[in-house]
Amino acid sequence: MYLDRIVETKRREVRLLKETLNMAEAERRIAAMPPTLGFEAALRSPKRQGMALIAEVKKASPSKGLIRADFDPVRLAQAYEAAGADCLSVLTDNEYFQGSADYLTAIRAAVKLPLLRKDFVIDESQIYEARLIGADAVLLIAAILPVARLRELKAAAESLGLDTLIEVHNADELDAVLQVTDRGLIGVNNRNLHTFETSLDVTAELAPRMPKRALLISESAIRTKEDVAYVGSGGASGVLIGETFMRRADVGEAVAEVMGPVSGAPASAAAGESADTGAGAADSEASR
Ligand SMILES: O=P(O)(O)OC[C@@H](O)[C@@H](O)c1c[nH]c2ccccc12
Repeated sequence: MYLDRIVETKRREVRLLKETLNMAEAERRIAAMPPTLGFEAALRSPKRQGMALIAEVKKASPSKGLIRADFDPVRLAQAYEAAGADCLSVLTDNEYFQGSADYLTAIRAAVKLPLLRKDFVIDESQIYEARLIGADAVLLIAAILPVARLRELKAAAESLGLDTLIEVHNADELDAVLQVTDRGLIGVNNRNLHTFETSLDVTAELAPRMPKRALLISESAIRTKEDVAYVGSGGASGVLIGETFMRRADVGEAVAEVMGPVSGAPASAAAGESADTGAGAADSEASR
């Protein structure tokens, strides 16, 4: 089972991390850092009316192998920002997704969007690390966390100013999450992390059980604007999309096609010309 293997790897990584990360010192360093950006707040007032976008920076995955060969994380993040993504998700797992904590840190310096650390979090130390590398939010996956652990890790994240995106794939996992919270960001993963099978119907199946105060983010296997409309009609307020954008040479163009124009902006601006102004803003940010 893929997920079990990944968790095994994470246990090993956490053991190493705990040898190098002094929690008291981490707390001091975090206290001196600028505050986090509101990840949930950005998704609650999205740039496109009715549908928020978390765009993912993802080089590879265990199910698809290498997704993007010419992978420049900072350039991709800047293109997403210019195309009007509300937030970014950055894979930091190295062994299975060819991601890196350094990618997240480099992106943090180059864009103004809130960032999600996308990894398999099983221990507080990874949450401290997420804050230190520049994340604004962490993913917590219900499939790998017993309720008590989920509650502790969520509290740890919040104590550091991090928002959480809690991911579920079925009704049992959602019921477990509802023992912890009935608000915040709940991600419905359309991909089963045990089998890698995907179905957008998972979003619509779980949406009726979603509490009113939670924001439903539909994750994975979203490819077209029809898919976005489908999960939206099924109850999603936001989407998390990686592979579809990563497979396109011009990710900004792909965002415009799948998400449509940013509300209030002329269609042409969202389709490509905005890439100039947006990238320019990102450049000056990066060169500070
Ligand atoms: O590339 P996709 O199919 O658009 O999916 C993005 C995201 O949902 C996926 O990367 C993901 C969802 N949950 C995860 C948990 C760990 C790693 C990765 C993921």
